[in-house]
Amino acid sequence: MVIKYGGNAMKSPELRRAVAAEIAALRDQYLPVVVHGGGPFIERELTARGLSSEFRNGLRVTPPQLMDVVEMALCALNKRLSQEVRGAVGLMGRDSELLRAEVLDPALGRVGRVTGVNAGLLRTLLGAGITPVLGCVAVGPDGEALNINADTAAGAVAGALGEGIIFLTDVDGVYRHYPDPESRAAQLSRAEVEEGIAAGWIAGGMIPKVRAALDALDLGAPFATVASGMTAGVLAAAVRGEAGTRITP
Ligand SMILES: Nc1ncnc2c1ncn2[C@@H]1O[C@H](COP(=O)(O)OP(=O)(O)O)[C@@H](O)[C@H]1O
Ligand SMILES: CC(=O)N[C@@H](CCC(=O)OP(=O)(O)O)C(=O)O
Repeated sequence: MVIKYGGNAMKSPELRRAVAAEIAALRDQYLPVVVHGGGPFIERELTARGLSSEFRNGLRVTPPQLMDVVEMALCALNKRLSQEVRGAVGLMGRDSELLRAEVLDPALGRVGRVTGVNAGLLRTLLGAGITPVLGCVAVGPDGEALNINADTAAGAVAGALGEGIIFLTDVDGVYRHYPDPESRAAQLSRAEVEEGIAAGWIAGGMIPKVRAALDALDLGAPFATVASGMTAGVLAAAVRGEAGTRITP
């Protein structure tokens, strides 16, 4: 299964250690692949350099000089995460063309649209008992880096592997009345997701998550769930359908 680990749910080392232990515990039953983001870590690196960025439709506008900082921040985080998860190997999407992409829209700079996943290499690693931890920087046709939203990257990996996906974030799932956790939807159909986006109750960073979930389901992923990476035992519960919001076709 694919676990998308979002930057907002990895702010403290304690949280990361708890999630890392849960991922390692899954290895007895499942073959986990971790795809991670790291928005807050990118922000910190940009700020330290006196740089800033803007988002359009949830995507960071990434001119080439910002791309260098994004890649550096995500590479450093990738090493930290892969060392925290027992039996993991950290890789970026650029390694062995694990993630191939093309420029999505020149107006967004080095932001990519995924065109291919090296699923063979991921399966080889899984077959050898290794847990791949994958950072969301892809290789473009020119061999240079492209910045991929981590939800999109994770959805593409789940689709390519035909595996289920759990998006770990900083809320318990998709709320019908954000920010009221009591309003968490246990399940949402495609039609409900589209209605939520159109009506505005699914907004901001939740939009790429639900869209990536639907894309993964379209490509054959057996399930796609959004759940909290801040709650103990969440992965096992989400697999059983007892935590988070399951997106259904
Ligand atoms: N309907 C909703 N239910 C829950 N969260 C929502 C909803 N609409 C928007 N959000 C926002 O989406 C955020 C999660 O996305 P994001 O910040 O991109 O997280 P991550 O770093 O894990 O990818 C939540 O913290 C919340 O602010
Ligand atoms: C194109 C684009 O927006 N890329 C994201 C990649 C990181 C990410 O998605 O991190 P989270 O999962 O923590 O949000 C960015 O630059 O922030």
